[in-house]
Amino acid sequence: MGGMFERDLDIYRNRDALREDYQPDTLVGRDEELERYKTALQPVINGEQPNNIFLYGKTGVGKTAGTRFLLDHLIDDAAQYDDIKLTVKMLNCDGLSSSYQIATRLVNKFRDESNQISTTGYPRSTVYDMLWEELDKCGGTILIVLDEVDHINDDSILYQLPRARANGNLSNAKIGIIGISNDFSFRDNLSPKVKSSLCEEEIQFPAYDAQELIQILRQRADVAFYDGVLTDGVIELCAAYGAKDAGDARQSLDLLMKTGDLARDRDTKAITEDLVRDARNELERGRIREGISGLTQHGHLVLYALITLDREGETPVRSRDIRPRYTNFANQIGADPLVPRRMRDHLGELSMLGIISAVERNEGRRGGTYREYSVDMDINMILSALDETITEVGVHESIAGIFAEDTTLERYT
Ligand SMILES: Nc1ncnc2c1ncn2[C@@H]1O[C@H](COP(=O)(O)OP(=O)(O)OP(=O)(O)O)[C@@H](O)[C@H]1O
Repeated sequence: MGGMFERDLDIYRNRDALREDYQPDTLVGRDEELERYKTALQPVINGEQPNNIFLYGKTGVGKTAGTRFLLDHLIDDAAQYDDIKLTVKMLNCDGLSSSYQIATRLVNKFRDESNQISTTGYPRSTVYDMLWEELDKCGGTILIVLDEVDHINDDSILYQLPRARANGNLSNAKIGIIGISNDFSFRDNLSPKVKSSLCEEEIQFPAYDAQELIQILRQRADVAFYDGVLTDGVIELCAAYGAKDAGDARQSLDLLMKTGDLARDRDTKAITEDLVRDARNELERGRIREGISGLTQHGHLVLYALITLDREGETPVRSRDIRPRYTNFANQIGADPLVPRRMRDHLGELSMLGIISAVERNEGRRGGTYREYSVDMDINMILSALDETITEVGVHESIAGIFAEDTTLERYT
């Protein structure tokens, strides 16, 4: 005792249970979707040609967890039948952008360590031939899970794999593809021939509502925290924030973990709702800072312009009315202002990051649509993330009050 580090025994029984990679024994709040998913997988147990399944839904709604859960059961249950040989290979396509890369990774998944192929240098058709060979050698029923399938830029492999048998490339193996994506436009942009085979069965995972998030958080909290650490309302509050933000289980679990960490840092023995609010603030701050720091200089200028208009009560505002202020700011630091279209791209990016919001409006009866922008986040948080830009451009009078005590900053003129 008395060392620099001491084990803490107050808050967490098993903090890892709040982490993303923890696999709970059962999945809660996803009954309907899992029932459909199970039905789509049923042909495997019947020894039939498997369906190709396409899962889609926003991030953190249990697509991967649900897939792991069902496939674990499927593998166990298939083992009961002598006439079924089931092989499941999961591949995350993040970082793999071409069919070629996917195909080489798949070949290697079927080969042992000593026999791996190089991931570059072969003609594509050679790699495909190797793949058919491996698949046929393996034989039986093979399910290939392509997580984050939208990262693949060309759809050759998505066309070839489901049709390998029909095209005479396979004689033994029965292949089923499970594609997982959180990009809604991916499905719509697939060519019709790929769509019809890859998306034989489509299952959408909707965002979680607060009740479902409560179930998910309770399940993990029971494992993660010592009894009596969480006061009433803490789980409910985390779930309410989660449902309001994106209905994303991962984000809600992160919030609960951040809350637990704060309790630990502050040496308190109980976790209260106040602590949840503090934790949320810190996470938001981090998220905004990260989002903003990833933007280009013009992104910063556009955001700064919008903030000052918001402070003047001018929001929601159209991009053409943001433009003069943005142009001024750009001139102020000697940067060439972007053309309106490019400036609008930045507004689009900012709203995708959730820092600002955009609302579509109709222009009279004959007119087209346009967008109005406003600020969605706590202004002080954004300003603190923009401090470099503000230093360069100068402090605009609309925010001078906020910076009154900070004498290190130049006034914008
Ligand atoms: N119904 C659930 N019950 C218990 N835990 C869940 C449930 N849904 C999601 N989780 C947990 O939330 C986290 C994120 O879920 P998952 O990875 O399945 O999301 P996803 O939909 O695949 O998201 P992404 O598209 O970002 O990969 C994981 O830690 C997972 O265990």
